[in-house]
Amino acid sequence: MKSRLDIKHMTEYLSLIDNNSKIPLDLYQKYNVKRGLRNSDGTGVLVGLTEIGDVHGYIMEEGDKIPVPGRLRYRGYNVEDLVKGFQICGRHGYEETAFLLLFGNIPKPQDLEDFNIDLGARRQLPDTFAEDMILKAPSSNIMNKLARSILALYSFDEKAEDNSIPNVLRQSMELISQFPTIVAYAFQAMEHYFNGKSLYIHTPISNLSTAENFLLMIRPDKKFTPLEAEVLDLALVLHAEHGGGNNSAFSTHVVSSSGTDTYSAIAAAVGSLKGPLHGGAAIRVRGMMEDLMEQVNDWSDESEVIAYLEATLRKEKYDKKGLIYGMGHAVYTLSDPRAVLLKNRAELLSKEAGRSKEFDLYCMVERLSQDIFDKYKKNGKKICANVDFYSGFVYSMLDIPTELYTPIFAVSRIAGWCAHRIEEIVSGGRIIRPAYKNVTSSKQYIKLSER
Ligand SMILES: CC(=O)SCCNC(=O)CCNC(=O)[C@H](O)C(C)(C)COP(=O)(O)OP(=O)(O)OC[C@H]1O[C@@H](n2cnc3c(N)ncnc32)[C@H](O)[C@@H]1OP(=O)(O)O
Ligand SMILES: O=C([O-])CC(=O)C(=O)O
Repeated sequence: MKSRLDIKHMTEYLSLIDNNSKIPLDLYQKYNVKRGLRNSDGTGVLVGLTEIGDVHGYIMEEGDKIPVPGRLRYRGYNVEDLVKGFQICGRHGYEETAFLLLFGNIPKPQDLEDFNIDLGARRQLPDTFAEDMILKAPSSNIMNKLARSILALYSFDEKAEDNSIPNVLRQSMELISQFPTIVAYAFQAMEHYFNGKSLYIHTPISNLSTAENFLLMIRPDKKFTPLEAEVLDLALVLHAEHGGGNNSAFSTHVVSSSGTDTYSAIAAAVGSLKGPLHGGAAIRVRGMMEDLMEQVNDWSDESEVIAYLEATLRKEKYDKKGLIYGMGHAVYTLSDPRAVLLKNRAELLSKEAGRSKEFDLYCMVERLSQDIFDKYKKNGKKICANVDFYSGFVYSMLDIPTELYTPIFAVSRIAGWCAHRIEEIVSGGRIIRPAYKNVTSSKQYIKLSER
């Protein structure tokens, strides 16, 4: 039988969708609907309480939103202080951060040692998982493979449906430990089956950190330098959590609130993070910058860069969506503290790698985007570089391929998602169920033969 999805029928279907799925913008105003759960000044609608991440980008003064430099706290601790704390001692910080996010306190030395042992003991995937679940059905997209692997882990868990806190904590620890392994193996499968490279499946080592294990598993020769591991660890710390309102953490809250299992809730969060407006932006930034570097002849010529960015806003460049990726944020206005830290790192690494010219170009794009945005959007919104703007450039200097940028985000953010899932189970207690007003008129049913 002929498929109805041929050109003629597709055109008909599309015109039906066009007629029946477009809600006029003025109705949102009429019914005071907060699109995207945003108030008219761009601030988020308050929908929950959390003790985990605190994202601060503006202050409200007599009803006006005043932009301020960004600040991020994990469980009350300023993220910059955390970074300084472990970097001064020359130790990796991601595991300490995961402990803090899950349990609410910074770990004592013995707590951290025990926690590292617990994570280390769980890094390997269940027997035959890599062969049956990752290599047999590889994907050209690692986030897709990650989401499917999480759902597959359900089948290997005898207590998959048990939502008691001890069990959810056990599942959380396993997911935090195993995310790097799944992502690395999914990457190796992609390289082998889609890019014709040799297949490497390296076993994780229990006494190495998350960053070290990840680098070991993605490199054919398992080799990495202490500096590479330290930079990746920093990136993992900075991506670990961002409050309850970010799209993937909120997805975790929404899905968890229905009482479903851990694997379903975390797979939903991965699906959310993959989107180009969220963690998927890291990959788009690199794509956009590569496009810009190709099209702009003189990287130091501001007028050429301005022309490219203006054309981007007019939907004429790169993916033609009108967005300058890596710029703008729902909360931050003047700065994203994570982008500031990553930019510092990018500057140092680019000097060593002889890529200062490229770094200068990133800085120029950041600065000019802000000016162009003010000039063209005229909505009073301030945009700054977000965490995704410099992360890809930093990863490129660690020789980490673009396809891994967003999966690395997931390897880190799993800690925040698990903390939010636990918080939802302990403190939420109601299914999250907002309202949608129906704006169609009622219609009389007509028998098929009479239509
Ligand atoms: C980890 C993270 O998730 S960080 C964010 C990663 N995402 C990106 O970098 C993608 C590019 N940035 C964006 O799309 C946005 O800035 C977001 C999604 C991050 C935040 O958006 P919001 O705060 O909701 O801003 P909002 O969507 O209300 O935008 C207001 C206006 O600014 C525009 N805008 C916002 N950011 C950008 C941008 N980077 N480039 C072009 N236009 C932008 C919007 O298109 C919108 O224009 P319109 O009023 O003409 O429709
Ligand atoms: O907070 C947000 O909207 C996006 C996010 O997760 C982040 O910036 O890390």
